[in-house]
Amino acid sequence: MARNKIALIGSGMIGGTLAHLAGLKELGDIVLFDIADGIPQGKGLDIAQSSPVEGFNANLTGASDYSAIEGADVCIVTAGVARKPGMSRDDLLGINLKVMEQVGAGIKKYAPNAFVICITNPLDAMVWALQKFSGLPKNMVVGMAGVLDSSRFRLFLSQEFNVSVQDVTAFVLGGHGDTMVPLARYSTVGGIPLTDLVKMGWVTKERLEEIIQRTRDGGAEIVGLLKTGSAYYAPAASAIEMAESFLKDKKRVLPAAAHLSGQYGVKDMYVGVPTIIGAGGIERIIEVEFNKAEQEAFEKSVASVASLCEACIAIAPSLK
Ligand SMILES: NC(=O)C1=CN([C@@H]2O[C@H](COP(=O)(O)OP(=O)(O)OC[C@H]3O[C@@H](n4cnc5c(N)ncnc54)[C@H](O)[C@@H]3O)[C@@H](O)[C@H]2O)C=CC1
Ligand SMILES: O=C([O-])CC(=O)C(=O)O
Repeated sequence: MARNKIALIGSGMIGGTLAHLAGLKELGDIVLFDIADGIPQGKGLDIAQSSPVEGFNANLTGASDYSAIEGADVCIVTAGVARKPGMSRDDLLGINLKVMEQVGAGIKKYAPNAFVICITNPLDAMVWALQKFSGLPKNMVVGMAGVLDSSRFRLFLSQEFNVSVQDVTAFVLGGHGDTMVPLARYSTVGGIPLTDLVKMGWVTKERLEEIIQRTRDGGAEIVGLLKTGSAYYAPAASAIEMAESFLKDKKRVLPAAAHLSGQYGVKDMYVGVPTIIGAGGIERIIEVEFNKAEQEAFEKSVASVASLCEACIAIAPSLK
């Protein structure tokens, strides 16, 4: 059987890390694409030269012509710009929206059957625009944020409780911005919800709130340290987990920015919700019950994504 083909649209910090991880995991042959000619070719060659040492088999090529992504099974989109200290993700909207228009046209022409994972920020608005620009089925276009935000929450919780990261589960829903919604009730240590751990005296409500706030600020914390750009190792690992679930039909239950057509009372928007990802793309959206406070936090987050979609429509009226 021929290998899968993975197209990485954008070959910057996340794109290069994605290529390395996809190679190490033997997910398929990899095409790196970028408008900065030479970068995708150079990174592809460099990673390919690590394959004899690491012992993986994959063809890695680089290109700055969209025809190279022809027939891709998975496209992971990181094309655009990243924020620097002092900026919010939303400040990237104008410039990255134009990039999504070009990327959408390229995917529509050359990889219409692909499972598309968008990473470019501001995430929920960009994946919404990318689906419209590409015209691909809504279940085949998804945004990566929830796996990353949940992974940050899991790490901080494992450090707090001095337990393995493997025994901590977490769900962070809503938009990938300051209003994201880390759900304590649906996050667990060894299957025990965090709300019960508070009752058991493992952690105070106040300390848990600090950890939740650190999770919300997780991206900004890295931007503040790096100063030249934003996080890339954990974002790449998160998107690879989603791609692998699709390619291997693993049916993982993963939070992702998925198209909502009435679920959670939201219509024609992408927002972070629990999903099942398998060979059919987003195979199911899981509708969990919210209590009053969770519902309010989710609605606030949805409203902030909605205002970003409105800003996109003001720039590109065809998105309406
Ligand atoms: N969804 C999430 O959870 C996360 C999202 N991000 C976002 O991911 C994006 C990429 O981040 P990095 O890889 O660190 O940035 P980067 O600047 O290292 O790479 C972006 C690449 O896109 C390329 N590019 C720009 N315009 C293009 C176009 N029209 N067509 C093709 N390629 C184009 C650039 O040449 C550059 O190589 C940013 O928007 C960042 O904010 C970053 C971390 C997490
Ligand atoms: O913070 C940023 O700009 C990049 C990002 O989305 C993250 O790391 O969560």
